[in-house]
Amino acid sequence: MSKELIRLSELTMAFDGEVVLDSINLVINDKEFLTLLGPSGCGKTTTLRIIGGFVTPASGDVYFDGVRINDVPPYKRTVNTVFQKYALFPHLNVFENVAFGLKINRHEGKKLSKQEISSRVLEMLEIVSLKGFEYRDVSSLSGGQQQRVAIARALVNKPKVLLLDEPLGALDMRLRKDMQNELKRIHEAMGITFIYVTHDQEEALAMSDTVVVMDAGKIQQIGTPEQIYNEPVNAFVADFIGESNIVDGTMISDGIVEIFGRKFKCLDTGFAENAPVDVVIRPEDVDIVDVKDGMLTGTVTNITFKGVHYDVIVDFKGFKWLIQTTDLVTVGAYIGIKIDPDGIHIMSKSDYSGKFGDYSSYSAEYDEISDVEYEPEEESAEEEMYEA
Ligand SMILES: Nc1ncnc2c1ncn2[C@@H]1O[C@H](COP(=O)(O)OP(=O)(O)OP(=O)(O)O)[C@@H](O)[C@H]1O
Repeated sequence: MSKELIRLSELTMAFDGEVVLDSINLVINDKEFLTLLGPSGCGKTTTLRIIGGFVTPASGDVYFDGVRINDVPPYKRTVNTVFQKYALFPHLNVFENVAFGLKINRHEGKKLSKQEISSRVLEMLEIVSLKGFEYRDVSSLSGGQQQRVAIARALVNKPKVLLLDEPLGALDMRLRKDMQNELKRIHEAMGITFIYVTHDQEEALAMSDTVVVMDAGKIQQIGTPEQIYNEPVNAFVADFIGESNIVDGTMISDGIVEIFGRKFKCLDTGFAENAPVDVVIRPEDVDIVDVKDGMLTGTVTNITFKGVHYDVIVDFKGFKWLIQTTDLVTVGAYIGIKIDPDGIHIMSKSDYSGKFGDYSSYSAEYDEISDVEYEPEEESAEEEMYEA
């Protein structure tokens, strides 16, 4: 069973009267790779800095191995940090930069022999795949190599936890991907806890055991990458993790939701009858079909080739559906769309208005015309409801 290492309890932080962390409760297990993920300004770095001891929370507690450490200074915590800017010493070579991590190590409180320093530095350089680079000038290294030196320096005194604040932010896309794999490997090789901060959802999903999605100083969801992607708890998480179509809905009964004036089968939800809900539909769960077979119909307004699929925008009475498909369609085509019940996710109504602005206005616009075009024509409730 996983063992608890760090516990954040009711953490709150404010700067200049502005609340930036609001009742953060989080348990981080020993050896876990946990990522704090969220948009800029949501409080990820502040949370990390509180764990590192660089920021004191306004209220709440930080526990390490069951001991409250609010008042323990950073250098006495068995935690090291890697930042986006590597801050290597340009006048020192790779070996000396990494060895510097040992010199500033005050946890162990003992002086190491030259031989011990050498063997620890070489061990770390091997772990970050920089064996043979000992005597290179750091300025002669690529961005990815420099970041690996910074990681080796942070790991050389064997902290229990490594804090990583957007460490790959300065690297280009290709290098980022390589370094993501490297970091996963280094995490496994070291067998310690990594707490990683990023606003890049792909990066978070690719590397982490646990993802903590934050927004506006609050934790929105904690889960495995699969849980966060497949079972987002609200419209914000669904939209932030991957792309989503988010529409206003009303529960008709368990397993049936009304959107745009039509009834759709959805997964059983347990929401009360008539409850207003957010209905979240992933673009890959929307199929393009013939107009006669469509649950809804609309006009293709935009197509973007994405390599493995096309992003197709379909305008439905002002609501822009995002559809990911390999079907060939053309701009201006009038098409039908179909959604499987298991692609229709029901979530508690939030005031989140989506990446693209206020989506609630789309259904309001639709309501005005719904009586004319979409009122079911004397169908029984059963017929009126679309089957997958
Ligand atoms: N020292 C500070 N003084 C004043 N405001 C601060 C300070 N540090 C952070 N903030 C504010 O707190 C909020 C949260 O900042 P934080 O750096 O934790 O967010 P973040 O999620 O890490 O964002 P980013 O990805 O942009 O770094 C922001 O509004 C930021 O401006």
